[in-house]
Amino acid sequence: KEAETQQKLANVVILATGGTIAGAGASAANSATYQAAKLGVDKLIAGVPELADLANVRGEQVMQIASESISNDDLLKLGKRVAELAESKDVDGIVITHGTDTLEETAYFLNLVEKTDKPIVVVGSMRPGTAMSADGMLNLYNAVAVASDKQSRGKGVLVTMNDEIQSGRDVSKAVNIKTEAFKSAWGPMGMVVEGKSYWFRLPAKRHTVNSEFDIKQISSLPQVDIAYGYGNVTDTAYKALAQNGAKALIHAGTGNGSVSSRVVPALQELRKNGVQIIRSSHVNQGGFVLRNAEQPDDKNDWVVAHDLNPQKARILAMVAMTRTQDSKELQRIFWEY
Ligand SMILES: NC(=O)CC[C@H](N)C(=O)O
Repeated sequence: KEAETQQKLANVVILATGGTIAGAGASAANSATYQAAKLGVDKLIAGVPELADLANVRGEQVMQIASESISNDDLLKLGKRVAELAESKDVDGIVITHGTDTLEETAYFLNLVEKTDKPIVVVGSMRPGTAMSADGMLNLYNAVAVASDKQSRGKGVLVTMNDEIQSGRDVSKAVNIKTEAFKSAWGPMGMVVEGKSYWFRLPAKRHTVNSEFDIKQISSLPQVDIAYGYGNVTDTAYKALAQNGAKALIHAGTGNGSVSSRVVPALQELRKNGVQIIRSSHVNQGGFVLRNAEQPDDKNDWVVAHDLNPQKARILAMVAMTRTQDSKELQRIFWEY
């Protein structure tokens, strides 16, 4: 009988990378002061015995770090492992446990480069498992529920936090400390409640199986850096980043991705020297940058990131620049993904 149920359940692999969901604090009152990336994947799985009702779950420890320390090489390593597993006949879905600080970057990266319609769900938590009202258990349970559900196929990389199913492209950490940390300017795709998914909308942008990018063809990512716009800003950071080898600079601009008159000449000069200039916005609830508004992008040969925040724009620029160095092509890609 047990063997029969096991056969009917989906096979889900949990790839663990660290973060607060694997964190531990000194006392139950420590919801914010703790060490991330302490618990191994087997302990994470053992901590939620109800996972066995949802799927045949097995774990792999891909790395054990706080997500602010994830490098491009780490992204590639994770992406390649996800692709291998997605190709395997006995894997139906993949869950990635991750720190929340750069979770939105990893989720978007995988959304661009994984050529599979199998569910890939990235999940984290805001409180360590040792804290009162820890959120990791339920977030993980929800992630496995979504990853084992056939309805989740072909919807791009997903994120399950706070009972919501979010698109890995759109979602971003919008508040810290609170468990409702992850938001999307365009709203969640669905809800997951008591192990069941409820879907409301689909992503309109190209992803996974419809993406022109493939992790198997990517062996390294170009250096792309971000510089921040603010009152009284100078061009120092932009020039320094370019001098240090950045192939593209993301301008984390004020408002509509506006650029200070003190910075414009340096960016025009850098573009002439081959550096791609990509205007994004650092406004919190969803920037929206349009071509030739605020700045003459056609004349400057700059690119706009549209609704992508600076850190997501960096991910797309890196992936795109593994294929093209043409600014018009880059702009097409920024509209389509
Ligand atoms: N809530 C978290 O996961 C943050 C912990 C840590 N800074 C990380 O991103 O891994």
